[in-house]
Amino acid sequence: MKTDEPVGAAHAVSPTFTVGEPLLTCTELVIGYNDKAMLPPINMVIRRGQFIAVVGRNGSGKSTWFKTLLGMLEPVSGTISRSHPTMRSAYVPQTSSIDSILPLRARELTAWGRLRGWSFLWPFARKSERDAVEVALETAGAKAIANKPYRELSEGQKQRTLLARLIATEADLVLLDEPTAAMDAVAERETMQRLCSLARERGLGVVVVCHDLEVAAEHADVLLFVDRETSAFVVGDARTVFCHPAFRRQYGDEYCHRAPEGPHRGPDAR
Ligand SMILES: Nc1ncnc2c1ncn2[C@@H]1O[C@H](COP(=O)(O)OP(=O)(O)OP(=O)(O)O)[C@@H](O)[C@H]1O
Repeated sequence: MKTDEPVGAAHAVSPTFTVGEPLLTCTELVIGYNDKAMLPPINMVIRRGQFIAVVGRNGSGKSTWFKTLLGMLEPVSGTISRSHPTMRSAYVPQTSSIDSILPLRARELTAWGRLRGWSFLWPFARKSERDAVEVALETAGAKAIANKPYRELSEGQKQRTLLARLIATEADLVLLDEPTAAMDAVAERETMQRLCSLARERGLGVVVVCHDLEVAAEHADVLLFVDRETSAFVVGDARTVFCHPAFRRQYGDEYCHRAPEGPHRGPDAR
């Protein structure tokens, strides 16, 4: 499988896109380490304009699936195909994966999202690049912290900076591993709302690991529940996932009883 680097170089998102167009297709994809399957074969398509929230207990395989999609880990078997060769993906890891001694300001780390080849030597040389970085900072709600050293930021502020860097990449498909884990409740909802907008208005495919089940159900179009114990990989609306026997076994019946009827289209759905 051809792989992209975790955070891709800048490229323009096509100004015209078709919501629902496939971006990435997993066919009989088996993930795991050392040739040992972690979950049953995965068959699913990630589409433009779709906001998918991935839920599941610790150690269930969520990050492993992400790493496999990104080409950082070879699949045990099966295939991952991109809709077109220029399709780019970008990744926000958990903040603990970023070196906290980096001597960079938040603005510079955001600019890294647009680096290509040797451009890291002069990341702010072109006005168009500077503008794109400012837009990314603004969109991520990170403008106020842009001049602060990354290592001095709170964990929630670091997550905003990483979100800005992700937006700066202008990728087609973005994968975020617990991007709101260190945020307060207001910042978490704002961030999920921003990710909704990226999916709807820019036609990105957005996949987010989220441990807050209510926030996930409130914002995502599709939920994906992963569970190693019962070998479950369940994709569907909140009701389908929350009422699945494997989910109920892990989280109890309460979420099923409160799950909204029918497919969910996020907080601003009409
Ligand atoms: N490099 C590795 N080699 C072998 N096993 C690994 C490796 N990295 C992780 N694992 C195991 O794979 C399993 C799934 O880990 P993964 O990080 O995908 O879970 P997760 O669902 O993302 O968990 P969390 O919610 O805690 O982030 C865990 O049991 C973990 O110990």
